[in-house]
Amino acid sequence: GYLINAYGCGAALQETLNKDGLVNAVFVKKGWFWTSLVGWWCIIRYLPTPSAGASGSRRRRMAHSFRRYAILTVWWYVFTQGIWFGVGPIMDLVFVYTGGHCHYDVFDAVGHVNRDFQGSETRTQRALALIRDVLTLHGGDHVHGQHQQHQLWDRSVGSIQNALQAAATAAAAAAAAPPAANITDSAVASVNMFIHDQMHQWQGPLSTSAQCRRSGGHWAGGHDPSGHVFLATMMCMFLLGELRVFGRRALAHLYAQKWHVLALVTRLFDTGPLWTWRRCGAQDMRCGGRLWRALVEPPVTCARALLRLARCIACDHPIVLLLALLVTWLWQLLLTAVASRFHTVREHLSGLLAAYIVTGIVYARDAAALRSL
Ligand SMILES: CCCCC/C=C\C/C=C\C/C=C\C/C=C\CCCC(=O)SCCNC(=O)CCNC(=O)[C@H](O)C(C)(C)COP(=O)(O)O
Ligand SMILES: Nc1ncnc2c1ncn2[C@@H]1O[C@H](COP(=O)(O)O)[C@@H](OP(=O)(O)O)[C@H]1O
Repeated sequence: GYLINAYGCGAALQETLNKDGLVNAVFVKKGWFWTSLVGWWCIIRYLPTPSAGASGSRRRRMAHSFRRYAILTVWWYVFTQGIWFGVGPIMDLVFVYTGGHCHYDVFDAVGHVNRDFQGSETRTQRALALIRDVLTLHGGDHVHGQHQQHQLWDRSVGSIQNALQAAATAAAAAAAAPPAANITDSAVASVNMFIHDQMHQWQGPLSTSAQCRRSGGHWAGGHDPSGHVFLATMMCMFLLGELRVFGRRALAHLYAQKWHVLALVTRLFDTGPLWTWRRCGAQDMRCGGRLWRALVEPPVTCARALLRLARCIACDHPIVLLLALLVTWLWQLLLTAVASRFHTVREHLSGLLAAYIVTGIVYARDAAALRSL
C-alpha cells in the first residue's frame, strides 16, 4: 500500500474508499463474525470422515481449533470492543493514555467547517445535525441567566445552522469551498470550546472511539492503533492457520470434483436468449413459444443454475468461501495501508503487531501438531 501510494495509483484507490460503504460497514467491521462463520464451517466440514479409528482424531482437532479460536476471539474482543463493562478496548486505552481525546474542532480559523472534522461530507453533516440537536435540546435552558454562556450558545447553534444550510445550498450549487459559518476568527475558538464542553457534558462519557464517533466527535490527538489493520491481520492469520489443518484435504476434494464444479459454472452462461432462440430454431415452434423460451425461461434456468452452484460450494467446497474471504481481507488490508490519511505508519504497525504477535504465538505453539496433520 505504501509503495502504491509513493509510486502508483494511491490517490485513485483512496477515492474508492468509503468508510460508510456496504463492504466496510457490513463485512470488514463485522469481519470476525464472517470469519468465524466460514472458518468454523470449514473446520467442521473437513474433519476426517467418521470411522472407528478417527473419532479420537476428530475430537482432538476440534478441541485444538476451538482453543486457538477462543484465544483469538478473546484477543479480538479486548483489543477492539472492550475489556470490561465501562472499560474501553485496548486500542482506545492506548489512544487515551497517549493524549488522545474526543475533539469538537467544528470550525477552522477562518470560520469554515473544518475539513478534517469528520473526514467526509456525509459524516460532517450528520455530526453537525447531532450537535445542533444536543445544543438545542439541552443548551438553552441550562445557560439561561448566564449572559456570556447564552451568547455562546446562540452563536454556536446559529453557526451550525448556517453551515448546514450553506452545505445544503452548496450541494445544490456544487460549490467547492466548505460552508462558512459566519463567525469571526476570535469567536471560533470559544465556539469550538463551548460545543466541546456541552457535548462532553450531555453525551459523555466519550472515552472510546465508538462513543466519540456516535456523538459526532473527532477521535484525535493520541497514538490510535489501526483497528482495521489489526482486524484484517487477525482474520487472515486465523484463516491461514486453520487452512494448514484441512487445506490439503479440502483442495484434493475440490480437485476430484473439478469437472462437476466447472459444469455448474458453465451452465450459468448457457442460458442466454440467443442460445435459446437458436435451440428453438431446430424445432418448428410458433413465434410466441420461441419468445417465451428465449426471454422468460433463461432467467429462471440461470437462477436454478446459480442456486445449484451456491449449494455445491457452500455444502461441498466451503474452502472456496474461505479463500474468497481471505482475498477480501487482504484487499481491505491493502486499501487500509493506502488510506494513509487516516493513520500514521506507526499506528498501522501497532495494529499489525498487536494481531501478528498473538496469532503468531497461538499457531507457533501448535506448529508441531499442525505439521503432523
Ligand atoms: C466459539 C464457538 C465456535 C463455533 C462457532 C460457530 C460458528 C461461528 C458463527 C458465528 C460467530 C459466533 C461467535 C463468534 C464470536 C464473535 C462474533 C463476532 C461478532 C462481530 O464481529 S460483531 C462486531 C461488533 N462490533 C462492531 O460492530 C463494532 C465494529 N467496529 C470495530 O470493531 C472497529 O471499528 C474496527 C475494529 C472495525 C476498526 O477499528 P477503528 O476504525 O475504530 O480503529
Ligand atoms: N479498507 C477500508 N475501507 C473503508 N474504510 C476504511 C478502510 N480501512 C480503514 N477505513 C476507515 O478509516 C478509518 C480508520 O480506520 P482504522 O482506525 O480502523 O485504521 C475508519 O473510519 P471509522 O472508524 O470512523 O469508520 C475506517 O472505517
